[in-house]
Amino acid sequence: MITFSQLQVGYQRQAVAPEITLHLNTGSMTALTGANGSGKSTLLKTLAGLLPAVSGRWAIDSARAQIGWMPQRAELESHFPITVFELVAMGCWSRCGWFGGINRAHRKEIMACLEKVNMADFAQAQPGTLSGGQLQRVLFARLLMQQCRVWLLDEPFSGVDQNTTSLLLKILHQQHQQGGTLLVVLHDRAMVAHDFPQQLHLDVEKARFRPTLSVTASQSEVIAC
Ligand SMILES: Nc1ncnc2c1ncn2[C@@H]1O[C@H](COP(=O)(O)OP(=O)(O)OP(=O)(O)O)[C@@H](O)[C@H]1O
Repeated sequence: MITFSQLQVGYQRQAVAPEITLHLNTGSMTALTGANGSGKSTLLKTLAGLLPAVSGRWAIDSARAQIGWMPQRAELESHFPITVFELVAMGCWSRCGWFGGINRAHRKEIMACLEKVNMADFAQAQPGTLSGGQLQRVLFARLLMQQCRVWLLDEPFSGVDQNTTSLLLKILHQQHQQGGTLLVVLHDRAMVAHDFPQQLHLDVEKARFRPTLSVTASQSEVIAC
């Protein structure tokens, strides 16, 4: 479960999003929506442990190593001199240490994750030579390798074509079916309504109201606010 208690997120003690008090159940799949600048990325970075809260509290009932965070594409550095295989191998550092601890079973697992996103043929390529959609598939392979229970994903489908979006969405649904907790920043309303059982909406215009968590798709009932 992810719990927010009067949480305000921001920078240098200045809040950039409305106060949040609610909880997301373990195994829930939530779209995090809101206008540009409403604080979605800041909220994910806070949950990922990269920023301190401005005020209030949050808690995730998973160990730090069980939380997988994928930043927006613009924040990624893809020009490190490593291969795609090594990038995906980074996903298992908490289980096997850095590269020295990777055994044959881990190598098989890394290749299986790359196959799952149709990127096995690119194992020896440099991430900097991949297209945006190919790099996104590789980052999903790394996420699978991490075996995290909580996924915090920041606009994972931005700039990604329909085929890759379908493939990556399938992986999200599988993770959800296996009991994972997902919080995913999205701007695509149709996808939110069709693929995400619930939506957490940050509304900067209504900062004095609490952000709402609502059921999407067939129901419109507000279940917590
Ligand atoms: N490092 C930073 N220092 C200070 N302010 C920042 C920093 N990064 C972002 N901000 C500000 O925080 C606010 C929220 O930014 P954030 O990136 O969380 O919004 P967002 O909802 O993810 O937007 P988008 O949909 O455009 O990605 C914005 O006003 C932004 O200018």
